[in-house]
Amino acid sequence: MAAEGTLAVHGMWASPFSKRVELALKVKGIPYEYVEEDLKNKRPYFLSINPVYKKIPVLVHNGKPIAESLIILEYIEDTWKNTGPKLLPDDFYERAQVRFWVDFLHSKFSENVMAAVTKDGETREKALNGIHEQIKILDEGLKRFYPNGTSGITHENLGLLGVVGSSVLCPFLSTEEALGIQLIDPEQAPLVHSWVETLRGISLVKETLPPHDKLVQITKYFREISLDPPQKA
Ligand SMILES: N[C@@H](CCC(=O)N[C@@H](CS)C(=O)NCC(=O)O)C(=O)O
Repeated sequence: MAAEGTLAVHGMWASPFSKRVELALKVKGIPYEYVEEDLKNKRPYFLSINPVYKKIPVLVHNGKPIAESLIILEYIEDTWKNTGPKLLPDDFYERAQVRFWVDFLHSKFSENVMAAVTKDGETREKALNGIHEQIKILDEGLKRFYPNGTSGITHENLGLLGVVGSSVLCPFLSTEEALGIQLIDPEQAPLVHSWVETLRGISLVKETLPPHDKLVQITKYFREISLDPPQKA
């Protein structure tokens, strides 16, 4: 490790936000300790390392906490610049492009995915339409990064885009199975579809993602406890 000391990821097993931090550390080959936090019963130490948002993930490096997944990823790249594969390109314009699409992946999907996990058909339909729209936009956006397709992607050239893309899109398979819906249509978004297939095949991604069956189970559970659709008068 270039920057010596202790390193701990405080996360939650199903969270795409903590999974992307773990994946970035694994890609770079940086050893870390993983600490599962109980978000229903937050302990004083956890509240002391993220007193503002009180959310996972938090990375604690040599006793110093860093919160917010995208800020943590940048910290990892800055701190271990010369360790393992680079997560960002050298060219400043290319970096800005990667950051733009990382932010898109980070900010555009979680609300709609959460809204899709409901018994209310109308809410689910609206959320699904939103997801399909964003996937189509992403399909266009990815063309500049993968002009020759996605088959050459490995953990070595995964980059920040692949790390965040894996954390957001790979668990869609579990959501699709749990809810009996299709989030990524291979005809409407062929590049996103092949990107996700390729990402899923990378060993480090596979070993980092939440277990599929457990995710299917918890998604079904969330759907069951979601509010019943409003009764028509
Ligand atoms: N913007 C944050 C989002 C993190 C987040 O939403 N974490 C959730 C778990 S998936 C959390 O800690 N929730 C606990 C709470 O809101 O009390 C990031 O990117 O790190």
